[in-house]
Formats: sequence, C-alpha cells, structure tokens
Amino acid sequence: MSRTIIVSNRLPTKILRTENTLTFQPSEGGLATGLGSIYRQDGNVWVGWPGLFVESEEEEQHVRQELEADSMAPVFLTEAEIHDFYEGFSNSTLWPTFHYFTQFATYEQSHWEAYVAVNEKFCQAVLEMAGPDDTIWVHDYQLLLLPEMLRRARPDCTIGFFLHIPFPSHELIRVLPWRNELLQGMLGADLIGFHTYGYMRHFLSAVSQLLGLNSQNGQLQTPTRTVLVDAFPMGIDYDRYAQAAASEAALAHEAEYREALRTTRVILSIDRLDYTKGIAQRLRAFEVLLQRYPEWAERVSLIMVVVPSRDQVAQYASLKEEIDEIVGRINAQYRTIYWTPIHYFYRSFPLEELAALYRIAEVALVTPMRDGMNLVAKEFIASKADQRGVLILSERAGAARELSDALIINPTDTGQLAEAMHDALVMPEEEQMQRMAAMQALVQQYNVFSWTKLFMDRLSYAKIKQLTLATETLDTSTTTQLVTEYQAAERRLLLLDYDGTLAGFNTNPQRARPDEEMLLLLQRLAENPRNRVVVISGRDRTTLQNWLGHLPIDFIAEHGVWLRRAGEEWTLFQTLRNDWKTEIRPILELYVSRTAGSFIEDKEYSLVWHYRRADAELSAMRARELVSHLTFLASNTDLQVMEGNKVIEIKNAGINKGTAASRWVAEYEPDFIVAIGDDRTDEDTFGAMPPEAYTIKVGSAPRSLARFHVRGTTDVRQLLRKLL
Ligand SMILES: O=P(O)(O)OC[C@H]1O[C@H](O[C@H]2O[C@H](CO)[C@@H](O)[C@H](O)[C@H]2O)[C@H](O)[C@@H](O)[C@@H]1O
Ligand SMILES: O=c1ccn([C@@H]2O[C@H](COP(=O)(O)OP(=O)(O)O)[C@@H](O)[C@H]2O)c(=O)[nH]1
Repeated sequence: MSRTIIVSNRLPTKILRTENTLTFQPSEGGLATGLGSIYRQDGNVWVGWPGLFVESEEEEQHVRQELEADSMAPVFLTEAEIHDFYEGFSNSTLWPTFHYFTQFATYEQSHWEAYVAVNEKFCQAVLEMAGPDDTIWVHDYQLLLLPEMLRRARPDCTIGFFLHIPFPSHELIRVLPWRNELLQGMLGADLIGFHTYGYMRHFLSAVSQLLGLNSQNGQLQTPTRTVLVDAFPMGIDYDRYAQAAASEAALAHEAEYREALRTTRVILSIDRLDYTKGIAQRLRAFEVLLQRYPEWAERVSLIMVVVPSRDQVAQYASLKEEIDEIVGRINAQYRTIYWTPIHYFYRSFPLEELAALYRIAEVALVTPMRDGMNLVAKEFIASKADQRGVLILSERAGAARELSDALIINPTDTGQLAEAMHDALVMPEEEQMQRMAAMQALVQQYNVFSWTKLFMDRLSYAKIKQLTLATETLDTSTTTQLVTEYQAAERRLLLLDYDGTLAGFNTNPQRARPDEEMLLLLQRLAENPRNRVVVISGRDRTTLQNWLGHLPIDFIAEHGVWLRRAGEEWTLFQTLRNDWKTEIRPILELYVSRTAGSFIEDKEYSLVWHYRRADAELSAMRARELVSHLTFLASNTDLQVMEGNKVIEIKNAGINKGTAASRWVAEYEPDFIVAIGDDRTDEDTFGAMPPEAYTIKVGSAPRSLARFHVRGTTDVRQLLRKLL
C-alpha cells in the first residue's frame, strides 16, 4: 500500500532526559503541532529528530521501538551535528536570512558541510524505508537539499516540499554563498509549496535570476523536469482546538485563572522565544498603552507565554535577557499591590492550559516582525466559541493574507500597536462577533486536513503533468536503437542547431566559439561519405562562416534565410527585402534604452533584440510588450516575429528553420535523420521532419514536437561521439 513519508527536522514528539528516565512529550512549534493531526492516518510515517542525544545502543533501540509504535522513525543526531547543522547553518544562517535579519546571519563553511552531511543522513533514513509507490513529503528550511538528494537516488519517486518560513526577496538569497546549491536542492521536488503567494513569487524570481530558469503560471522548467510551485496557506486542526477550549479541563483552568485575576481583562501573547516574533517591540507597545491610556492601569494585564527555543544560539540567549529586563522594568514601574501589568511565563503549557488562556483572553497579540504563517493566531480564533475577542495581527505574518478581519498592524510601529490594543479593548461586542465569525468560518474550512489534501492532490497533478508534458528521455536503450539505425543507413542527414545544442550559452554571443573537440567531431562526422552534416542556426552567416566555414559541412543561417552547401557559395532561400528595417530598428532601440543589458543584433535580413543579459523579470515584461508591438506592426506585411531563447527576431515571413530543413530532406532523400535543437525556433525543424526521424530537444521539453529529449549540451556531445 502506498503511504506518505513525512520528513522534517523535528518530530512531533520530543524526548527529555531527567536523571535516568526518558519522558516523551509533544513538541512545540507550528510545524509539529500543525502536522501532528495527520501523520498517523493511512499507515503514514514521520521521519525526524526526537530532540535527544542517545547514550547507548539499548537506549537507541528503546526509543526507536517506542516511536515506531506511534508511526515515527527517528533520525539520531550527535551533539556536534546539532551544533553545526541545527544551531549553526539552519538557525544562524538560513533562519535569520529568510526572516530578513541578515545582521544576525553567519556564513561558516563548517556549518554548511554539516548541513550537507545531515541532509544526507536524512536521505539515507528515508531511502531505507521508502517503497517505489510511497510519496515523500519533505518539510522546511533544515532540509532544503533533501529533495534533490532523494531525486538523484530515485529519479522517478514522488517528492513534495513545503517551506514553513518566509521565502525572502532574491536580494537576500543572493547574499548566501551556497544559494545555487540550496535552490537546486529544492528543485528536486515535484511540487514546492509556500504559505503565501508573496513567498512563491520571491522563490520564482530567485530561481530565474540565479539559475536562469523560467516559469509560467507556477510551472517551472528545469533542464530535466517540470516542477510545480504554488501557495498553500497552512491551517490547523480546528476541531481539536475548539474541543480543547470547550473541555472540562480547560473550563476548570479558566475558572482558576479568573479567580486569581479577579476583574482584570486579559491581553494574551504566545510565542516561541524568537527575535522574529517581535516580543520586545510588543512589550514596548504595551508600555506605550499604559502611558497614553492610564485608565487601563489595574484593569488590563498582558499574559505573555514565551516557550524556550534554540537558547544555545547567541541571539536567542540575548533576546531572553532583553525580555527579562523589559518585563522587569515595566512591572517595577507600574505594578500595584492589586495588579501585575505583565504575567510572564518562560516555559511551555499543556494543551488544556493553553486552551484556557485562549478562552480568557479578550485580545490576542500576534505581532511578529516576520512569520511564515503563525498558527497561534488561528488557534485563538478556533478557541472562541462565544465569538468574543479581538485578534491583533502583524501584516508580516503569513496569516495576515487570510485573516483580514483581524486588526492588522505594522509591528515596528509601537504607537499604532498601542492604539490597536486600545481599540480592541473598547471594540463593541457586535463588531467583535462579526469579525470573529468571518475568521472562524475561514479557519474552520481551510484547516490542516484540507491543506494536506490540497497539497497531495496538487502533487499527484504535478506527476501527471510531467508525464503529459514530457517527451521521452533519450535513454540508453533508445540511444542504442538510434545508433543501430544510423549504422545501417546509407544516406544520413544530421541537422544540428548551434547555440544551446553544440555549444553552451554565453552572455556574450560572440564568445560562444566552437572548441577543439566540437570542430573535430563535426569534421569526422562530415568526412563520412554516408553523412550530410548541416549546422542549422539563427546566427548570421558571417559568424558561422568564420567559426565553421573551413569544415566540409552545410549551413542554414539566420533561421533559414541563408543556405550554403559544403564547398559552395552562400545563397538566399528566396528573394528578400530589408527596407523594413528603417521602421523597425528605432522601435528596438527604444526597448534597448528602456531595458538595461539588452542589445540589438543586425543581421542581413533580420533584426534581433537580445535580452539574456538584462534583469530577468523586467526583460520578460518588456519582451511581452515588444512582441505585441511588433506583431501589430507586422500584421498585413510579409514580416514575421519569432521568439527564441531570450531573443525576439523580426524577419521576412515564410522562412524558418523548418522550411529550410525541408529543402535538405527533399533534395537529399535521407534514409536516416537526426535533428537536435534546444530552442523555440528548432520546433519548426522538428515539425518539418518525417515521423521516423530522431528529433531531439535539448533541455526539458514541455509541449515540444521532438520525439526525445536530452538534458544538455554534454549529452549532445556524448551522442555525437557514439555516432563515430
Ligand atoms: O524545531 P524548532 O527549532 O524548535 O522550531 C519550531 C518550529 O518553528 C518554525 O515554525 C514554522 O512553522 C509554522 C507552521 O507552518 C509557521 O506557522 C511558523 O510561522 C513557522 O515559523 C519552523 O519553521 C519549524 O521548522 C520548527 O520546527
Ligand atoms: O506552551 C506552548 C505554547 C505554544 N505551543 C504551540 O506552538 C505552536 C507555535 O506555532 P506558530 O506557527 O505560531 O509559530 P512557530 O513557533 O512554529 O514559529 C502553536 O501550535 C502553539 O499551540 C505549544 O505547543 N506549547
């Protein structure tokens, strides 16, 4: 039976050692609490770290058995690994960078090496248990390399990846020395999910700017596969929190707290200790509230739960000291015999006590500087059976994209936050209920179960999409078949595109000169009297002549405008005009001046706007604009607009690589054809070939007319070598 293997750094159960006994208890943190409700279904299993350093093999065995009985498989980490991988790379490099706190980020090579090694450790653990039909669902920033590692070991397996923290602007990602490896690691997945569309947009932009990979509607083309990218705002187990809040135990705790607090009204804040959560700023805002509105003294208290977290990381330890200091100062200044302004707890609470806190609070303060989602906000909403209560929510929490009925604030604006607290305390009940009802409907419907289903459905869709889009890979057996047919044939035609096929791309096209090996390969292939080798390119004839003209090969240049048979003169495909250039060139010049890095190539019978060196997003936008502008001008003329790989070309209509290549097929009457190309313009060649021809697309091949695809220029070289 197929099942889902959830993989995250932390398991939903953590194990504590007190003297000689081990205690198993629920982990804190949104990932563990959120997914805690789903992993036990359908034979699923959760792979992760149990938070314990085992001291003997027997202990390891015992822990493994206990966890296995509850559908978990532990990955044990050593103290050194936790230091370098968890506290180091995960929480001192990635966490601050992804939350826009680069001033706290460190860049240690040894931490990176530990990160790679621990991701490999997780990879081994997953591979040991994953069957061919299992779905692997990798979670979060601690395991960014894992999808690609798994993909290398199991090319066909189904892998989903979800990032629980923000994905920041490309400007922050580019600071990381290991940025490309991290992005490549994520791209091993079939589906990559984020909490919000904003994070998804940043990711696609980073992938485009740093790896040069394009996407359309969240569909990303890597050299080998189509990867889907989408936004899935995570929900909570609504009923669990609603039921906990209605439980006898929660009511009893609430009664206790009420008795102790007497008539004091309650503002609540609950977070892990983290500088991203805006705890210090929130305390200052509470102080501003007491200064601006002295009438709240003795009438309102802040109950603040801070759950210990990552306290071995220096920034967390100093934040703890800062919070202690601010709480001490405010309490010392405002406290009376009858009233404590801030009730501060530095520990975690069991579910029923948390539920009682959610119940008793009239206002919840969720005011992070940055937060992937924030589940506390949603748990507060689920706990409010009587719909009274106000949520104050930071605009920089992922949850703010959904919970627009909260009072949305900028967490750095302490004045605004203090006013929001006042507004919340005086908000009429009717308005509270209206806002709360709307948020409850949303949080109840988009819960963690619907979130999981949506993700899993989309992951299946990603797999189907890959199958329908992909052309067949030119694997060992099809290559053997190709070579066998080639060897048996008498009249072979080899149509080879140049850029992206024979040669790799260079940001300066004039630098993509042929290397010695390519020249030798073409020479030797063309020397065989049974072969006709044609380089079929969009390049101008002068460049092709200079680079390859001494070889005994044929040429189709400028996408079919100029033709040359080996040893003969260049001829035009048909009579052409180029008087149109005077009108079109100024338009292209306008786009060059508006798009830094782009330039014009003036060929004999065409004009080309190149944008490979320009900013990816800006030039993609300009390219759309230019195509529609040129297409409008070209209508009712004999001109055509062609889109290639980061180029837009305008030229005489009716001529393309396909029409030119057909002339070779008709004249030469080959009994074997191989046509290789990487570009939109090579599709014309593929489309013009008879069905038995070996048409090969270089790179991933959504909607290609080619029968096969290979990954890149290295594979092309290998294939040509095999033909010799
Ligand atoms: O495992 P820890 O180092 O103790 O940290 C706890 C978790 O913190 C982060 O939670 C995130 O996930 C939540 C659910 O999606 C989300 O609401 C929150 O905004 C995130 O910060 C972290 O991403 C997890 O990996 C940690 O386990
Ligand atoms: O004493 C506590 C306080 C909080 N939490 C839980 O910790 C999670 C915090 O998740 P959130 O998404 O708000 O932030 P994260 O800590 O993951 O960054 C929530 O589910 C809380 O219920 C907990 O288990 N024990």
